[in-house]
This record gives sequence, structure tokens and C-alpha cells, in this order.
Amino acid sequence: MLKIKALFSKKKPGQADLSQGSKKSFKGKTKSSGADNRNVSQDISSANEIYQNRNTTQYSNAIADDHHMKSLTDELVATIDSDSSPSDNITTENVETVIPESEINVRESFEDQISYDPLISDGSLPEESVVMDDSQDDDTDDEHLEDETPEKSFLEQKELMGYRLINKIGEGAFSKVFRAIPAKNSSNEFLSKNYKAVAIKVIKKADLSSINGDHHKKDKGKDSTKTSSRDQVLKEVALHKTVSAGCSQIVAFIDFQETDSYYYIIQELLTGGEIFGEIVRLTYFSEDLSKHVIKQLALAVKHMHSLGVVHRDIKPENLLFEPIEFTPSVKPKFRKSDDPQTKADEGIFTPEIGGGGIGIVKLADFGLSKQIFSKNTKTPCGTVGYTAPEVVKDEHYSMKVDMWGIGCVLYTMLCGFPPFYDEKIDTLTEKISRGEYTFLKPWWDEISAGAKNAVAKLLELEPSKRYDIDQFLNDPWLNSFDCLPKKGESSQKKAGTSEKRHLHKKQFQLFQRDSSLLFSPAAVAMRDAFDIGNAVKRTEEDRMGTRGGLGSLVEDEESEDNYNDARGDEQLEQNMFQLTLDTSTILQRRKKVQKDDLGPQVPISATIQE
Ligand SMILES: Nc1ncnc2c1ncn2[C@@H]1O[C@H](COP(=O)(O)OP(=O)(O)OP(=O)(O)O)[C@@H](O)[C@H]1O
Repeated sequence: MLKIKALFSKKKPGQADLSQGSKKSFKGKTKSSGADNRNVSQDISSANEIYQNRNTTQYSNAIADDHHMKSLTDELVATIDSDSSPSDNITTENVETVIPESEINVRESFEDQISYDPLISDGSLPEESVVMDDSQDDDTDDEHLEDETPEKSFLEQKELMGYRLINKIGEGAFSKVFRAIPAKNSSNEFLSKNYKAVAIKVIKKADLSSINGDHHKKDKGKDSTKTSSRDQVLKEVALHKTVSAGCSQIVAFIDFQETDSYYYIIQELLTGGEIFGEIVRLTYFSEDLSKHVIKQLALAVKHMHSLGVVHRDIKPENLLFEPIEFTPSVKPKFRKSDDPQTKADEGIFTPEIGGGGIGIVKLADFGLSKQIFSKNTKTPCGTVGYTAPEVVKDEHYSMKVDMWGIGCVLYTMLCGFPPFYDEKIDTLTEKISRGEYTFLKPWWDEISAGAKNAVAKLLELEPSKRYDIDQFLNDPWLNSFDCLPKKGESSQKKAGTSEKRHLHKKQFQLFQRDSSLLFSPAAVAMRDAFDIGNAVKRTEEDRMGTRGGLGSLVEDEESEDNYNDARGDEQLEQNMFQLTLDTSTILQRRKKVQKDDLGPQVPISATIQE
């Protein structure tokens, strides 16, 4: 409950982005180190290396080998351990991770050379240009990307080196995500050849530290070893870098920059957007398309788990995709529960390619990930030389949190609404804790027994009985055909000819303009149901007492600090945030169908308990 409070009380009201909607909740569960951002004495060696070797290591994921992976993992162990105790064996004491002055100067002089300077920082261009018109769209063909004009003057551009921010494509509680292109005169030839466009997550330092209370916590005296906002960002970067190397189902990490005011996380751009939006658009996915998406997610999770990293925030918003050409169905099929007037056609599904306009799918957002053990030592972080049986059990428990997340995503894709929901947070929390879900009639009537079995094995309450990632990957339903996209083509080319890409893009933009769907009560409720669900599971995981994990210490302390406040605010919290699934568009639509065509209406809360 404490974590849930943190999640929802920190939401920014009125975040809206018509170009690619994403209204997200706070995730930076951090504890201040009390250290100045620019002068951290007990800090992270990986970050130091990222800064110092940026020009040589920034695109290392594309070329990572085992040796590189090993050193990254070792760095990460050190990173994680620096949170734990000043007397631990593995420490990074006295390692300074400030950006060298020389580097800052280089940036400033580099900025002078950037040809688009006139647009920078005057803030005068209007916000209305968020959605591109067709003529601008044509300009985004790969061949002309480098000439693309930024949509407006972005303040975030001022301190960024080597990339031009073009338009905002997403938003988190404390971040903005931009589509960007490597600057024309970028010295980084490898980057500009391999990535015509990139996504840049920009985190404003001031926002992060004020909300995390870094200044306030500075005075507590005991926290020289605690995790500051900065450490949290660096941890996300280190984990993203580690897990994306050598895994094509994880959004590639490209580069990282820290400046006076911002952190910039530069990553591979997935042009389709979030799977979340596609569920809302299509209402639900066919079993084939669900398999196609979930298998790619499962491979991403397998890779992470093999490195000892748990994602802990698996949800449709964190699944991004590359669009493919949409081929309409000759004769669209409807389920009994569909409203033929409103159900969008998913189109033809092609094994190894995809369907519904969805091709390659990748897992993103490592802000809540944590490392449970190091790949090399197989011992939990923070311990040297032995692994107690209960710790091994805890590791597995942590990983099962991701399996539960996969189950929720699969359930949601198959039917269009999440497995657990209630209008009240506390009731929802209880349902999740008790594993109370059902294959709701009539929406699940036509879904195969194989799919239901896979979902049931993933949503098994008892972690030891729940599928692990290998069991899921061997599930007979999942393997009824080879649903993975073909290898070999770069994801940025996957959508076929630029003409076809434009076609889909136009369809997609049209959909995106209809923000009423993405921000409808149904969509908001679905987002919230996932956020609450993940928070509940993480809380349970913490209660189980994961010993080695990075997050446990940090979160435990946060819980302790917030405990009293949380109790006082509990009622307020419940009033402020109520899930409104009952009034949601998707469920309204379904209720309407149910009422008109399928007999008596069943209240959502009642059906859940069936
Ligand atoms: N690589 C990418 N390619 C395309 N879009 C992206 C990419 N990364 C992020 N986005 C978009 O930006 C949104 C926000 O990104 P992200 O989830 O990383 O931010 P966040 O700050 O972690 O959000 P929060 O912490 O509030 O969950 C995503 O949901 C997605 O819509």
C-alpha cells in the first residue's frame, strides 16, 4: 500500500501528449545520498566509464561481445553494491563520477557548430505543431531524415550534444521522450549510419530531485550510502545497457549524457509506439497476434533473467513495436461479444511477420528493474562466495513477479481488459493478493483452452507453482506455430517500403489524434490497473525479503520513511484515486453489446468474483 501511495500521489495532473500519449506514474523509488549531483564521492563506476568513454562505448550494445557483457555486469554489481553498505567488499569509494570540465566545454563548443542553433531556446514556436501534417510526414522518409526540421524549439535541446530533437513522442512522470536524429555533423559516424533516428528520454534534474526530496533528505545524516535520484537514473542506464546488449527483443541502449540540467538516455526508436495503444485501438488481439507479441516479450524476459535482472514493471505501455503493413481481412471475424460497428479489423496475420500493423516488439523502461544476481558469480549481489538456500528461493520469487506480469499482459491482449480490477484501490489490491480473477463470460468463451491454460499457469498465485520463463517458452499453446518475426532486417526497415510505412504511419497518426481513446476512462483505468498490480506484486516481493536485490534496501527504507505519512493520507488517497472501469469506454462498449445482444447486464465487480 505504501508503494501504491507513492505511485499515485506523485502523478502529474493533466499530462497530455496528442502525438503519442503516455500518462505514467512515478517510479523513482529513491533515497537521497545527500550528495551534490556534481560531487558524488561514493558513486558508480559504470557511470564514470559511460562518461569518460562515451565516444568509444556509447554504441557498444550493437557490437557487444561476452567480454564486454562481463565487464558491464561486473560494473553493475559494483553499482548495486554501492547502495548497500560502506563496508561491503565491493565498493566504489572515492570514485568521482562528475563530468570532467573539459567535457562540458567540448559540449559547449560543439553546440556552437550545430546548424540548427536559431531554433534553440527561444521557446517561440507554437505547441500546436505537435501532430505533423502530411507534407511533414513525407519528409520523414529515411533518406531525408537529416534535413528534418524540429517541430518547435525545445529547451531540452540546449544542453544536448550531437542529436537534434525533432518531436515529443512520449512522456513519463518525470521524463519526456523525443524522436531525435543524430546531428548532421556528428562525429559519431557509426551512430548516424546505424540509427537514422533515435528516441531520447530526457529527465530534468530539478523535477526529479524536488519530488524525491533529495534536498530534504540531505540533512538526515545517515545517508551517505543511500541512493539519490542521480544514482537511480544511473542504475536505470547501467541496467538498460547491460540487458539490451545481445538481445533483439529489448530496446537497444545507445548512449547517455548528463548535463547541468538534464539526463539524456538515448535509445533505439520504435516507431509504432506502445502495444498499449494497439490494445485500445483493436479492443483485443487474436490468439495469433497475442502469441506473436507475448513470445517476443518472453524472449526479452528470458534474456534478462539469465543475467539475473528482473524487470518488475511489465505492462503493455512498456512494450514498443515497429509497424508493418496492414492487410485488411477479406471477411473480418467477430466474436460473439464484439460490436461489429465498433470493432476494428485486426487484418491478416502472417506468421513470422505479425499482424494488426504490429511487427517487431521490444521491451522498454528499466526504471524499476533490479539485479538479483550477477551472471558470472551466480551469487546474489552484495554477497561473496556463498548462496544460502533461502536466498536462492528469494531470487526465484523475484523473477516470478515478471511471469505474473507476462500473465497480465497476455490476459489483457486476449480479451481487452486486465485480469484484476476494481473501482477501489484497496479492493483491487486484495483481489491481486488473493489471485482473484476469472475468464469472464462472454468475452472468454471463444478463446482456446490452450490460451487459458497458459494464462492460468502465469497467474498462479503460489510463485513456486507459477511458470518460470523456460516453462512458458515451452508452453504448447505458445509453440503451436513459429510466431517470431524473421531475423536479418534492421527493425527500422521492418515495415517494408517507405510507401507502406507511410501508409501505416498515417493510419497510426490518425488514430493518435483521437486522444479520446488513449485517454478514455477505459485506457486510464487499464494503465492504472497494471500500475497497481505491479506495485502490489513488488510489495509482496519485498515482504518476502529479497536479500541481495538492489531495490529491496532502497524501497524498504522508503517504506519506513513514508509509513506514518501514508497512514494519514490513506483515506485521501483512496478518494483521490479511484479506478473507474465501470464507466470506461471499452467496458461501456461491451456492456452495451451485452445489454443489447447478449442478455442481462452483469456488474463488472460481480463478474470478477464469479
Ligand atoms: N525507444 C522508444 N521508442 C519509441 N517510443 C518510446 C521509446 N522509449 C519511450 N518511448 C515512449 O515514451 C513513453 C515514456 O517512456 P518511459 O516509459 O521510458 O518513460 P518513464 O519516465 O520511464 O515513464 P514512467 O516512469 O512514468 O513509467 C513510452 O511509454 C513510449 O510511449
